[in-house]
Amino acid sequence: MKPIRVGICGLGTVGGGTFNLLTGNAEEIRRRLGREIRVEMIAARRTNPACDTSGIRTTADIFDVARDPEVDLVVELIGGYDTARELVLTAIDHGKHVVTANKALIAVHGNEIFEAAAAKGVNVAYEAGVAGGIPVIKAIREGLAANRINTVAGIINGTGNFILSEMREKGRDFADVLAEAQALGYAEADPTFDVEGIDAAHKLTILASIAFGMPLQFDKAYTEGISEVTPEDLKYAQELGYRIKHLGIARRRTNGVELRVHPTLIPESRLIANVNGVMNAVMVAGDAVGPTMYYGAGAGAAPTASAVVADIMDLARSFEHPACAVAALGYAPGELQPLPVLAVDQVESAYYLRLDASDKPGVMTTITGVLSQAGINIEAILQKEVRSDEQVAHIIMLTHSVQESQMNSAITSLEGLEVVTGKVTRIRMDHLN
Ligand SMILES: NC(=O)C1=CN([C@@H]2O[C@H](COP(=O)(O)OP(=O)(O)OC[C@H]3O[C@@H](n4cnc5c(N)ncnc54)[C@H](O)[C@@H]3O)[C@@H](O)[C@H]2O)C=CC1
Ligand SMILES: N[C@@H](CC=O)C(=O)O
Ligand code: NA
Repeated sequence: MKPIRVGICGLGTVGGGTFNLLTGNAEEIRRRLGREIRVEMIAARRTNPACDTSGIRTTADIFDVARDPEVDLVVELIGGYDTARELVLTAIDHGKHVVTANKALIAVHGNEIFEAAAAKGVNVAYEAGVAGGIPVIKAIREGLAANRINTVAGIINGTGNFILSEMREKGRDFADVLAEAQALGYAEADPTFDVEGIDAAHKLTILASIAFGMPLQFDKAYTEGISEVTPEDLKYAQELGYRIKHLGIARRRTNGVELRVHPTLIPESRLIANVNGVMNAVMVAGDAVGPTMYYGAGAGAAPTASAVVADIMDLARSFEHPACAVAALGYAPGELQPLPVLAVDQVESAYYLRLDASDKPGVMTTITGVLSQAGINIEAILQKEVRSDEQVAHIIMLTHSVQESQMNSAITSLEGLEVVTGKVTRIRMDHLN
């Protein structure tokens, strides 16, 4: 059989990892696939010192790869929205299959890209885009295909999880850990995508679409980052038997779908609470299978390359039998349903609240009275003296589940109290049932 001829665009962390894996494990890959995968061409702005590309055609122009008649499959690893979109659409237009690790591209332009690919009879694969090396796209689209999926939730940003883990375990500074994540090649080109939850929202958008069979709706996802999570919150949560993780949660409800990314308190007994460092974990619950869990490295050159190369192999198999390829979002053409995404104030959850209050008699009664008047039950209270000279205490409360709109008005009332100083910190809780 003729080799599959691959063109790689972008030779950074993931591009370099992909090239090295394709060459380093070439024999293992050939034995599994029954044919060779050959790197036909590389487009890069600069050489990658970790890669020996001698003897391979190179160009500085990524569009050369998309148009080259000797390339069967284009691997897009440049990142970003606009140029990547143009590159992928050009490749499709030239009849090439595409593999990408670019979740931003898929979450925002995926509907258009998949339509163009279907019209041209080619496939676009993106396993590396969600939870790096964990084959979670394959698990949901294929392994769980018999299920009606109700929940997908997990840690889907390695950089953010690395930061929160290092802050909690070693007391390290946020900025210092982020700089290390960047040096290790985990972070996005713009790291605010990691710390503000945009990257996780891209991934959650994709997960929700393949889990529930709905078009990609990134603009409807609720996104909150980890930059406001303090060392105190990590410590108090732990004292109360919880961990704070940056979670993406997509849940089917009777009136629509929840699609939200935010810091979340999880009981420390849950598996996800114990996923640390750059590792990711995704829980998927289906009606037949029940809860399932997928764990592995969410970022980094080799783990991400593992998913890119598996996608190349999958698409290579479909060259012979195009009709057997799994649909891009896992549902047959015309079968996606436009499920409404619920506004975050319609979502119900329990809360962790932290506020600064005067350390005087009767203050606790005033504060709990406000919550009780708003119909919010308290599950646990912790009081920590922080500034004895000024008689200010941190009051930490865990509440029962309430609708977010109800909690918003209670927080406004709390912030209006004379005994409360500054803003109330609120972190949602989830038991991941
Ligand atoms: N780093 C990671 O752990 C993971 C990254 N990804 C995704 O993989 C993609 C690539 O990410 P990284 O490899 O980390 O980024 P990177 O910044 O290390 O590599 C991107 C490379 O593409 C090159 N490039 C960009 N635009 C170009 C153009 N117009 N022409 C030629 N070369 C161009 C850059 O010079 C750079 O070498 C992104 O979409 C990212 O979100 C996905 C999963 C994990
Ligand atoms: N920046 C991302 C890379 C993988 O998707 C992350 O940290 O998870
Ligand atoms: Na993956």
